[in-house]
Amino acid sequence: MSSPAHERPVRRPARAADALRAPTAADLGRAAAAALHDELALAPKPGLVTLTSNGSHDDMDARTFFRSIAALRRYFVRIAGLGMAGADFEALERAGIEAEACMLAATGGINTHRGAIFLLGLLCACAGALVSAGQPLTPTRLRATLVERWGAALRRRAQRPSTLPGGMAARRHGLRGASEEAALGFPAVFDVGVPAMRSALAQGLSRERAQLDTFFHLMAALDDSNLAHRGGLEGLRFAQQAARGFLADGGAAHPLALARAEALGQDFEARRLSPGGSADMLAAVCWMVRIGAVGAFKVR
Ligand SMILES: CC(C)(COP(=O)(O)OP(=O)(O)OC[C@H]1O[C@@H](n2cnc3c(N)ncnc32)[C@H](O[C@H]2O[C@H](COP(=O)(O)OP(=O)(O)OP(=O)(O)O)[C@@H](O)[C@H]2O)[C@@H]1O)[C@@H](O)C(=O)NCCC(=O)NCCS
Ligand SMILES: Nc1ncnc2[nH]cnc12
Repeated sequence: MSSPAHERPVRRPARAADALRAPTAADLGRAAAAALHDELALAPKPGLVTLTSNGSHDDMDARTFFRSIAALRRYFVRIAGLGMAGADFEALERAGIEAEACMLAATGGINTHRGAIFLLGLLCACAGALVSAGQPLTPTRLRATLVERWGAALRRRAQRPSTLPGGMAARRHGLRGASEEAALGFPAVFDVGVPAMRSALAQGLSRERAQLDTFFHLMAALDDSNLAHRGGLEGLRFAQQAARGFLADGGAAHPLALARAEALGQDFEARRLSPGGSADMLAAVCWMVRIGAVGAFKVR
């Protein structure tokens, strides 16, 4: 297997023309798989799986995630193509359900990326629709496309009671689950994650520090149904408060940020907390950086 995308040097377009051409479905889909690697490789990440820690999980590790990402590569390319072709929500949903089956087959039944299949899949479809319309890829246009093209279907979908642990926990506690977030145009991604990434890059933070700061902003704001599922409302509020405290103390720019994030990881693991939804949102923001919709990581 070739080295994961995050270990490969940032590729510059071979020719100036490449930098100007519209992205293909393959470009968009490959960026989604690479963004999932970005998220996995970020460490420390309280409660979550990294290359060196299983976080609060005893049923999955980095290898599980590598297998899942490899199994999802073609799906992200396919769903970007469906967006280019003007597919309706039902076609996207069928592709997403097939992708979930591929993920589960690759992981031995472990749910690594169900939320990412949904979130990043929809965003790839939005990007495909924008490319097809000759529109530039910006966060505002991505969100507008999501709401205009598939918002009504997502709102109808959000009415259906969830059968997932997170979705049921969200409903139990009166929180928004993934479907409702989508119907609102993923406010955490666009109103919190994108501005946080832009601010971190403008401050000159490194790629990893900018990702870490963005992750904590997302965890502070998101009603992450994974946290509610594993720790109830108390666990969700604990995690959100911990994220706010980390940011109030200087966030990822602080010299001791990594040690602080590591210490928080101990607390999260003691409570078996895992902010999987926030991780997916981080991957979505990393994807927007990779497709040039949001700033650019400093080349190391
Ligand atoms: C549309 C679905 C995602 C179902 O929607 P629903 O609202 O029922 O789902 P939720 O349970 O609320 O969320 C599903 C996953 O989405 C991530 N997530 C969590 N909170 C949010 C949020 N507020 N906004 C957006 N996304 C959110 C999260 O996914 C990540 O965590 C999972 C891994 O963590 P883990 O703790 O291991 O999870 P579990 O195994 O469930 O718990 P344990 O047993 O281990 O304790 C992993 O999925 C990450 O991605 C939520 O888990 C979707 O299921 C669906 O219906 N898909 C069909 C296809 C489709 O419609 N596609 C549309 C076009 S692409
Ligand atoms: N790195 C990670 N660890 C645990 N759950 C996740 N869901 C998405 N990314 C994850």
